[in-house]
Amino acid sequence: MAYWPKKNRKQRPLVCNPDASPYAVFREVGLAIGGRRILEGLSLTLSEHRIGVIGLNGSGKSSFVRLLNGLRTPDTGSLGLFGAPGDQALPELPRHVGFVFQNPDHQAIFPTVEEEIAFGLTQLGAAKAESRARAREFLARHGCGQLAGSPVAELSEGQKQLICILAVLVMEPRLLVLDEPMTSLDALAAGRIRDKLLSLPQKIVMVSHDLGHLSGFDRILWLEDGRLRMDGKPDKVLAAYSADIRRRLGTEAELAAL
Ligand SMILES: Nc1ncnc2c1ncn2[C@@H]1O[C@H](COP(=O)(O)OP(=O)(O)OP(=O)(O)O)[C@@H](O)[C@H]1O
Repeated sequence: MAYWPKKNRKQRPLVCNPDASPYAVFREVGLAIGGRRILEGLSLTLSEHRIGVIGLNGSGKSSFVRLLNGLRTPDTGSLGLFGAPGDQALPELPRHVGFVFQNPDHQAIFPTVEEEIAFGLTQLGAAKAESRARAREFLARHGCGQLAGSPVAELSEGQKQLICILAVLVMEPRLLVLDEPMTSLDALAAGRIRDKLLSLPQKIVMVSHDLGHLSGFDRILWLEDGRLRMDGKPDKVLAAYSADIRRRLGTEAELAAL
């Protein structure tokens, strides 16, 4: 759940342009965690409607997408977000960037679905009763009206993830960042979430190990060892990535046979 600190609403002039295109500009961005280089030399601009991020475990995908909502900040290079320098944009990012985690249990914090959705609206300044009413209306609009009074803890994994996505969407962010949102879902639940995502007007950046979930995306970024290995249209990048995995498996099988 994004948190929009109330004190930031009035105290400083706003610097972000929510309609900026590109919405993110990376110039030689690097990130170190605990003295270890995690991302290095990333130069790219992001403007497409739907961008997928792929790469092997530990390649830096989660760290990369966390730069977009300020959960991580670069330690080298420069990052511009929504037309402003990243450090200045930071306080406004919760308003413009919705972040959905892999595990809904790490995101949902309220007892009921309605409260989970209403929280975002109160963060945006709506009164409590109005937030609850708007939350119910929003849930109904997204085909989840029957879940309003349900305890979040009692939902299926697919329902929980859908509610987490709706809890972010109710705040009307310009950009939705999702870090492997379908990992624990069965094919039907994952398909429903994917269809929902493809129907949204929001810009989307999504990390996925399941390449099938990225069909219909406009652009794919392939990260390897913290660097951009390939960047382009899904047909080219996904084919090259799959071929690379087959090549690695082939090499491993040959070595094992020696
Ligand atoms: N908080 C942290 N402290 C130390 N190292 C970290 C931390 N977060 C990430 N790393 C390291 O950064 C590297 C990249 O991690 P990251 O989670 O960004 O990769 P990923 O591509 O998302 O991996 P996966 O596909 O397994 O989720 C990994 O080697 C990881 O161990």
